[in-house]
Amino acid sequence: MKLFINGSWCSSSSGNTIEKLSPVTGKKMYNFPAATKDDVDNAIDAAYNSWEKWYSLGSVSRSKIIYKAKDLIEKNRKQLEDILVKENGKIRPEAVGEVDGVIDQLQYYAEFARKITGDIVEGEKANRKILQYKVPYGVVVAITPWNFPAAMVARKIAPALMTGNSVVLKPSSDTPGSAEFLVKMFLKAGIPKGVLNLVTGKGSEIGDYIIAHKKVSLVSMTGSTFTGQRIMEKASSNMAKLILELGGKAPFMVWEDADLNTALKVFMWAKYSNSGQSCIAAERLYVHERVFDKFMKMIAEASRKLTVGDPEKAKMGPLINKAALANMSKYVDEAKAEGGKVITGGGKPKLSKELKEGYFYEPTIVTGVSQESKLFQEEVFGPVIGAAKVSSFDEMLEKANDSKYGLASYLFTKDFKLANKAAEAVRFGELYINMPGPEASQGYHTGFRLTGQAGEGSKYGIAEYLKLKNVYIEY
Ligand SMILES: NC(=O)C1=CN([C@@H]2O[C@H](COP(=O)(O)OP(=O)(O)OC[C@H]3O[C@@H](n4cnc5c(N)ncnc54)[C@H](OP(=O)(O)O)[C@@H]3O)[C@@H](O)[C@H]2O)C=CC1
Ligand SMILES: O=C(O)[C@H](O)CO
Repeated sequence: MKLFINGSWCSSSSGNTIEKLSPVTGKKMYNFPAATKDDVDNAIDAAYNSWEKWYSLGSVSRSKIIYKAKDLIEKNRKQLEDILVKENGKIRPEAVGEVDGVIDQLQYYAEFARKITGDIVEGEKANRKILQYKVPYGVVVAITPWNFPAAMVARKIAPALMTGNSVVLKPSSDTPGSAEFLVKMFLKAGIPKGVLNLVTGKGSEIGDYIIAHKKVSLVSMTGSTFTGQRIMEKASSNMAKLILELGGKAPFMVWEDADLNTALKVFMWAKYSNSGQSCIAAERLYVHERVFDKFMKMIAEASRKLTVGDPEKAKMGPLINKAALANMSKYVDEAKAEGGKVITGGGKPKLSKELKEGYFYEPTIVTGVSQESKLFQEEVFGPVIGAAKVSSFDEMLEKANDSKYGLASYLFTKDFKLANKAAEAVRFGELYINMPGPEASQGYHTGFRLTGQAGEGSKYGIAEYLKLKNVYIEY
């Protein structure tokens, strides 16, 4: 693997590399460059020196490159799917779904050609006007996570490039391969040199330097709240605009009149897709006391039947790394220590010898833990969930809103009035009523509280990459 800086592939200037381990086998896959501060300077300088020319091409020319990259990804999609299965451990159908998401987002953003508008506002006098232009920020740093390592790259670089910004992409050190593949497709599509750059390396080592770089004007990051807060701190030195999509703790609310088969189907997706490693994953389960026992039985049986193992065959793959796997045992052990009852799962599945070292964990449901417990308050980010009974709709909403995060939420009820009451009352960026996610490209993916700030997707998401400039004229 190489860095991509100013139109050329290169190694780190120190020659140092980082090892990538397979989440499926725990064995080494490859080494990739550990960029130095000099490499970061070169990448940011290349982006800084290229964005104005890129902007001057106009939105139609820019969109043609994004369309071309989309076509190339579509033609070579099997390669990207294979990368996702291997480096993320994603099961094949979900890898296919993620590549569909990459293609959909590139299509969606390229369609903004000739649709970026400003305003003309009247001045105090008839011969005065205010021209409000939408202009690019300049250098955008895109910092992406490992859970949807290709879709998150597309969701950041497409709007950034479409609006005339240039990009320095720093992918997760758990999944650099999918970022490299996408950069190769944009290169083949004819992206001018310097407009898109790829820098790999540990965020803990080069992250602060990238964020605080004086030529960086916007940072778009998806990842943990902890890292998002650090980025906020470091970005204050150059006042970079921030788009931060951070932690989630989605409540999954099942009312007494819910269609339990629909709720079951969506639960199995919301809890176990991507092995539960999704910002919109169900992280807390609130079920009306009248249907609690029945629904627990349904989801426990379905969870036990979920095959875990080889991403080419199983219904659920591994967690991303050893630390994530250890986290699952930590949350389950703490819940049991608080008197929680594990009604299914709670350990590593028995797997064949080549998978024994993989980061696999059983689908796990725990009852009998409190609303204040870590299981209900912290982002678990894996196939583990706590379930609690509720006796009133107000209690269910109150518990749902009792979270430091506020990204996605789910509600199952046939009562139109209650559904609208929840739509008004929930303090989450998204509420899915009687349906699964994920968020759509034309939806605005945003959250309350520690979930972050600004957002991605929809016409509001593309506007986040544009600065409004006001020109006063008198004639
Ligand atoms: N909202 C979401 O979709 C996601 C939420 N998460 C949450 O984050 C937790 C930890 O996951 P993890 O991957 O470690 O998330 P991180 O927030 O640590 O990593 C996300 C990205 O930020 C980079 N990064 C790390 N430190 C810095 C820094 N100081 N400055 C700039 N960039 C930095 C990482 O690089 P590097 O990989 O080199 O460290 C990676 O590219 C998960 O368990 C989950 O709770 C994680 C992923 C997605
Ligand atoms: O970041 C994520 O996990 C995605 O937005 C979920 O769809």
